[in-house]
Amino acid sequence: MPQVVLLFSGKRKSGKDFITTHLQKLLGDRCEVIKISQPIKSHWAKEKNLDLTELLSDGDYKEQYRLDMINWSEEMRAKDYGYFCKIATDNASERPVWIVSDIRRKTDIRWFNETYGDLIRNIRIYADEDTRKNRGFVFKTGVDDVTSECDLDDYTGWDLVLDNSNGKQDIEDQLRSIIRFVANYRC
Ligand SMILES: Nc1ncnc2c1ncn2[C@@H]1O[C@H](COP(=O)(O)OP(=O)(O)OP(=O)(O)O)[C@@H](O)[C@H]1O
Repeated sequence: MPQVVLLFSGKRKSGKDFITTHLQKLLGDRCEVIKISQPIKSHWAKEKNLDLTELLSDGDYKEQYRLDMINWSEEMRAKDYGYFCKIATDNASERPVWIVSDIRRKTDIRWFNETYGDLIRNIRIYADEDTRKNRGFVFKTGVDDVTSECDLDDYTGWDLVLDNSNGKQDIEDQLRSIIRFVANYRC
């Protein structure tokens, strides 16, 4: 059982990977990074006999299967909204701090709350649209206007919101405010 579970979410190119990678470097082997999308991709690869490494990278191969994968994962979620959260956490190592780097839906947050209760800290990474565009964001119909990208737009129950726009908080400040959540644990 972890001692604290940090849930990270944010729009595309807001800086989720950037911040969680820095945090992981800081915490070293005291933390485990969990991605809910990992079991989706590995299940899909196994069932369809596809190359998992190719599917996990950002290339054409992933694009080719994206829609099928979305449809299949939506079907699974309709039966059990925590299905992928459960597999991802079942596969995670016993470490004091868990960093879940790709929270996308209210039902993801609901499942983590129901399962880990007080251990949860819910962190939103924000970046303004100009910043996101500078970082490579290009609006894609079917990606940026669907539930997986927009479901948390109107969510307000954050424990911490980080402004990762250009010229706002620097990474050290951001890490300091996250570390406050783990500082109470002896890890
Ligand atoms: N504070 C920052 N300072 C400098 N560069 C940054 C900062 N935040 C993010 N970046 C850069 O912006 C790009 C996008 O960031 P990142 O990949 O972390 O976004 P993301 O939210 O994980 O995006 P996606 O949802 O598309 O995977 C990366 O090249 C990253 O290095």
